[in-house]
Amino acid sequence: MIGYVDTLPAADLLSLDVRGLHYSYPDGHVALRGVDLTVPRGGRLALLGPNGAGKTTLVLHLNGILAGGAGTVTVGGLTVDRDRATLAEIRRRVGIVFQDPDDQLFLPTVAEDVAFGPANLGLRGAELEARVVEALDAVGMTEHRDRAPQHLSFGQRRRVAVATVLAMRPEILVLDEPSSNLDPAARRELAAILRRLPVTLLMVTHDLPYALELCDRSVILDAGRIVADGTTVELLADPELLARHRLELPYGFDPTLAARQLATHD
Ligand SMILES: Nc1ncnc2c1ncn2[C@@H]1O[C@H](COP(=O)(O)OP(=O)(O)OP(=O)(O)O)[C@@H](O)[C@H]1O
Repeated sequence: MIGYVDTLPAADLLSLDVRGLHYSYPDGHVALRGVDLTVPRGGRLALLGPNGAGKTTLVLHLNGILAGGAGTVTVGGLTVDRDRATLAEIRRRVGIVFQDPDDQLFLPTVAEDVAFGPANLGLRGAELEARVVEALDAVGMTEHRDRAPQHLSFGQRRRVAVATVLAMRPEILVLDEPSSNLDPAARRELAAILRRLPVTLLMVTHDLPYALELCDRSVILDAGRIVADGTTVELLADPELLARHRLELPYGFDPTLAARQLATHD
């Protein structure tokens, strides 16, 4: 298995630390109203919340795509700011998989798309090839390496999008709605892949059972504020909390029972 986390200094106990983050879009719309969030190294956190809560806005701050509001974002001890060298290192450490894989795939073959990021870091030859092999292996797409991304199924393209990010050996993997538009088998297979990855994981999702399956902790963001932070099972087992923030479990889904079943399968 890939030893991403082993390459980092042991002193960085907090992978991700967001303090007092406040952000208004240029049209004046206030999207984040003082967000505090920490994820320890190797932690797995689901970011839940209704449409328009500010989840994507928060994610876009984690590698400096959005900046300029108040507050701080620290990644593995590095503060996200506009300094170009720092930003390049932050973008290597924080890999974001966007909801639409087609936003991340643009080269003629899968292997070229996966090689693109590490090649930009200056890797060449055997070292670059090793990154491609390792990332495709991690997502089970090795046999498709010479295919055109646009000929793959949606679920396969999402896996390749994950591989393009893994090839950078990120410390933190951020996934924006990873289970959306996947059929049940692809959703389950992606969960199995994500569970094995030795990274700090932050997952934005409306799929509450997926949050329970992959993240021991969750926060709920609503109207730009964190309104709940706890174990995923305790948040999902609170129907009033869920209803207040427009979150819904699938009909008949019992989070406490599901958590028990997941624990026995680990
Ligand atoms: N470029 C923009 N300019 C102005 N307002 C924006 C912009 N992008 C997002 N917003 C607003 O910021 C708020 C937060 O949006 P954001 O996309 O972060 O929410 P979200 O929680 O990710 O929602 P969803 O679950 O629908 O993806 C929303 O009210 C949205 O209308």
